[in-house]
Amino acid sequence: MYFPIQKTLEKYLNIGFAKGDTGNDLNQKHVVNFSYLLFFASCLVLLLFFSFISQPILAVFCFIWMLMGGVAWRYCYKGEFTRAQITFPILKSSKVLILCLFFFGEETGFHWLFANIIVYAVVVFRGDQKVIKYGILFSSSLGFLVCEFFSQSSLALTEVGKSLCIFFVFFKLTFHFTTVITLVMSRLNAVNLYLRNLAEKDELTGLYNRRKVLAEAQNIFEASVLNSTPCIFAIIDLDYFKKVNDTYGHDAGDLVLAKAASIMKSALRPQDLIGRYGGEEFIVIMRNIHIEQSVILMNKMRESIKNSQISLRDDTEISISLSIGLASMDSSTSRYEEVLVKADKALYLAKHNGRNCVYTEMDSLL
Ligand SMILES: Nc1nc2c(ncn2[C@@H]2O[C@H](COP(=O)(O)OP(=O)(O)OP(=O)(O)O)[C@@H](O)[C@H]2O)c(=O)[nH]1
Repeated sequence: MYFPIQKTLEKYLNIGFAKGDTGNDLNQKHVVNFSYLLFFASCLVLLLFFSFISQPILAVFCFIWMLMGGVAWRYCYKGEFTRAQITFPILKSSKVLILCLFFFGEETGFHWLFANIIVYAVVVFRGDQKVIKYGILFSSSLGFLVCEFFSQSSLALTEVGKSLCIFFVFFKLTFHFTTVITLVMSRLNAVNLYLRNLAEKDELTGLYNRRKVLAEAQNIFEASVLNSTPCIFAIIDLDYFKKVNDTYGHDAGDLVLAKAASIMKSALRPQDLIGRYGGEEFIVIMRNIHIEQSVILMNKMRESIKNSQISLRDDTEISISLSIGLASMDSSTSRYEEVLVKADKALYLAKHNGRNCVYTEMDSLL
């Protein structure tokens, strides 16, 4: 039951923009769509209410507001967002003003619904729409005062009706405020996640980028020192990668890099971390593993790359290989950079000794 409702709500809130859209004005769009949705629902409730208590003129008014709301909401569909933004407060103000002045009266608190318009204006209008925003803030405040001082008494309502109206206003204000805050917060969270991905992920391979992997290296290194657990760093370099670029083009080189990254990642244990160090170089950080086991793991990764045929866009299949240098931290290591330097030396040996192989820091001491 919950999911269809959520799905439908999301569908209506996302009207007028594509999924995955990351523009700055998305929370404004959500709030505009939500406001129209709520406006539509409240007009419908009032339409039924006025029909029920035989107030045909007010029922017709509600019907007209519903229609106009529907037309204005369509502006979002058609990409005329500014029109939709501006029409909502006009419709809503006219509704609150007319119903308060001529039916509900100020003692039901109906005119407090101007607060919804004020919240809407603050959230929805951008910095370059200051004139419209302050115009709406001013006219809503004025509308509130007019209702407060010039409303007729709500003669048509019984005491119970007045109480119900006060409850309706309270519920609507609370629901509107909390939903707008939730929409803005969830949007901020989504933007935050998006920016964090941009800052931490390498676009081509989808792996962590150099900044993130080195930050993690620092954290993992410190935790290993603190807990006296083993930790191995590997530097991995694709062999003769320049040749791939020179023979098949830079785009093909990009494709090979992305596919190689995905094969490497799938060869690792869940607790291992891999990131792109730069160009065709990668770093792997392995926790709670000894050097002998890490050599086995890295050889498995090397073989899975060697045995994979990578298909290029023109269906040409090529195979590539990796050279890997490994180093572990020990009691004499005080900074993670020292482990990286040792892994780099081991990588140099692997390259020097024919490539497509794994070397450790111990080999470079021989
Ligand atoms: N397509 C593509 N190429 C890149 C990227 N980053 C670095 N390269 C290329 O990677 C190549 C690295 O070349 P070299 O450093 O000579 O290394 P290599 O050809 O792999 O030779 P060895 O490492 O000695 O086996 C250069 O041609 C770079 O232009 C990238 O993001 N995309």
